[in-house]
Amino acid sequence: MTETPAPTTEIGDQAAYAAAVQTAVAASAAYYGGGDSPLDDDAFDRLVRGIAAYETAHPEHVLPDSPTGKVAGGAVIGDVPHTVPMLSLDNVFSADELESWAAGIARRIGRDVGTWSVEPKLDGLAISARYTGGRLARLVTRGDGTAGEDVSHGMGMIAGLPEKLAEPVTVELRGEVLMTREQFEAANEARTGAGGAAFANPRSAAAGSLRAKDRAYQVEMTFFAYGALPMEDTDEALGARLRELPHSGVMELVAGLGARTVAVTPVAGVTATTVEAVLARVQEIAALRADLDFGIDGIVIKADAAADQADAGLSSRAPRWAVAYKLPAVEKITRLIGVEWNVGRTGVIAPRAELEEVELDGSLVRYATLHNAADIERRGLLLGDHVTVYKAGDVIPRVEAPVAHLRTGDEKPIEVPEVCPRCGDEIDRSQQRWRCVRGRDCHAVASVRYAVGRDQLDIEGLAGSRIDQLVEAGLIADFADLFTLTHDQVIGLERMGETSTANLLAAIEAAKAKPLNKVFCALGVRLTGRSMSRRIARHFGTMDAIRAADAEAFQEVDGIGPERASTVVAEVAELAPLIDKLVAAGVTMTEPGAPARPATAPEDGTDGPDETADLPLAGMSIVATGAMSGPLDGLSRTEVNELIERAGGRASSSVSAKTSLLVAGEKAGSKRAKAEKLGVEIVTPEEFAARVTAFL
Ligand SMILES: NC(=O)c1ccc[n+]([C@@H]2O[C@H](COP(=O)([O-])OP(=O)(O)OC[C@H]3O[C@@H](n4cnc5c(N)ncnc54)[C@H](O)[C@@H]3O)[C@@H](O)[C@H]2O)c1
Ligand SMILES: [Zn+2]
Repeated sequence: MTETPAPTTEIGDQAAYAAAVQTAVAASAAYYGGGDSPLDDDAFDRLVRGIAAYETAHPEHVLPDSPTGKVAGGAVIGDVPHTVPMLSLDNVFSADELESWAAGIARRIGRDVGTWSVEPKLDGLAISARYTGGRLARLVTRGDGTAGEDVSHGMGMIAGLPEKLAEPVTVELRGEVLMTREQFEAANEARTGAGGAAFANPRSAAAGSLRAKDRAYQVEMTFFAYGALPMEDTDEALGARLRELPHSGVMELVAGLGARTVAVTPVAGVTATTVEAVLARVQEIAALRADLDFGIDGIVIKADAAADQADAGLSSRAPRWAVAYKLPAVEKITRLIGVEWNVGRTGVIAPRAELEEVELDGSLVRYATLHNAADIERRGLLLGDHVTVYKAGDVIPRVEAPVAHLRTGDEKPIEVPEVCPRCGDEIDRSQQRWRCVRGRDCHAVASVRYAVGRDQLDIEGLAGSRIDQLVEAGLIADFADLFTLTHDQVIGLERMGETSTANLLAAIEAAKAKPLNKVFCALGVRLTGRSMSRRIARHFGTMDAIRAADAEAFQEVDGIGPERASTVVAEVAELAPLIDKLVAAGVTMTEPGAPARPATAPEDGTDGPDETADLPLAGMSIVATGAMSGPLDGLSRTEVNELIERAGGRASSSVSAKTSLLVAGEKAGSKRAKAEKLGVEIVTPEEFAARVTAFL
């Protein structure tokens, strides 16, 4: 869905060209053969575009091995000829490209295409399944399109490809073999259990498993049909139907025979009569992608009617009556540069991968989940490894596997923590998910320690070890419980005398008088620290007003943009039971000197000194619009807003007289016009990036 020209690998001379061809062929061999390609798909496509560009400029240098113009340059070519070639698909990347593609067919066949079929582009490998008299007789890979490998040994491992059809017909089904998420996890478990290396992704797991003959373990795969053709012995009537039915009709027939089609998934094939309706379905499928349990890498659009297909014909590489609308890559190869261990609210200790930044499905990814320590071990990950990373939609990005043959020898083992990284106590390793032995108390101890710190409630005499004691004795679970501690409870603790008890209780009592900003800060709301708590308290005046405020009201506080605002609102809501306890205990819920009223308009200039004052965007209200480019290329609106907030500004979504700056990318449209009218400063994404380089 981008309009920018596709990036290309530069190839300067004949030697570089020869090397590029060799790299592409080796990558393809791994890709189609089930090995780990050293290139992700974007990198491969860049390379092939570079090869093609070089060949256009130097036709005399073209090597016979070149992958350009072929169905699958580098794939293992088998010895089973295909009756009808198994082709590739041409690609489009935007609505405009789809429209001109559709117009191109209309020109070619001399009429508009009346009906389109729209279905997901399954991310597996193509297979031909030949049935004789209703029995599955032979499985053949695509190979180079004219001949493939016999992989009949895979029969029985593929769900959706029955050994016997509902009718005793002779027919060739074509479709995609893939692994669902669950099948992939199971295959990896079986494979690593047998001492093998983890598969990099479901696609290569399917390719590798289908080709492997003598494997010590069983794996399961899934088939989805996307076509059917008559064979030599197919009876006349069926042959005629297959030749005359529209694609959608063929798919119904195939489903009726008992083979699986995408009709049973949330992304069933549909027909559409206009390009607009096609595009609407493209958007729907794209939106469903992240929730599917199998991979798709685009949407295939086909002329539905048999006559339209016949008239459009084929090129040597792809049919002219079908095209793939490509979706952004959801899997990339990048480097694992660090592993952090975080402790959740319930004490679960989970590793998180720190990655060399990579763009995935339209956003920049720097962190990904690693699940647990056993998972790191099972996948054989090392620090410094190239790894495949997956992310689609709102799914949390995850590290799939190392690309082991890209190792340099400088990779290091991943260190696992000896003790709980938050409280220093022991780790319970009896299950795959490690936990701090303190469980929820680990969080309690950490949050109480924070709450009583100097910048919050500043309760003297409440050392960390004392908090441990109180939590362990079950006397407190959060810092509100401090305010209801009794003399007897405290003096009952080890190493507690009369005087220290009295001092501690007095210090706790005194903390009740701390102003709202300290109390709010003590709550430990994410994305708010000392100065932000001060601003919030001063702006709203009372805890009631804070609790009543919605995200929009929070955005009137200097330095709070939409992202931070919604986080704060959610956190305050989540902390309701704790706040209620504090209110009941008589803790101060007002800010002296602040107007005790719900927020209305921004109060310019009422803020005291704060930490954001010397950030580059301090005091500025900024709107970003249009497509980001340059260093900001690929950032989502949320990420741009976060960037603005990091740099001290306030991100806003609409242009008004209060707007200080408009960051206008391509297609800025109405916001740009409005900003011009109001005389608001307008900068390009590149100019803006230059002002905030330190925060990128
Ligand atoms: N990473 C690597 O090293 C590497 C190497 C080679 C190829 N590749 C990737 O493979 C792609 C090109 O490969 P290709 O030519 O095999 O195929 P393709 O992905 O361009 O499209 C053709 C294939 O789509 C499949 N398909 C899925 N759903 C379909 C449907 N509903 N109808 C019809 N066909 C459907 C069929 O198997 C068909 O063969 C590129 O995206 C490239 O990045 C990557
Ligand atoms: Zn702990």
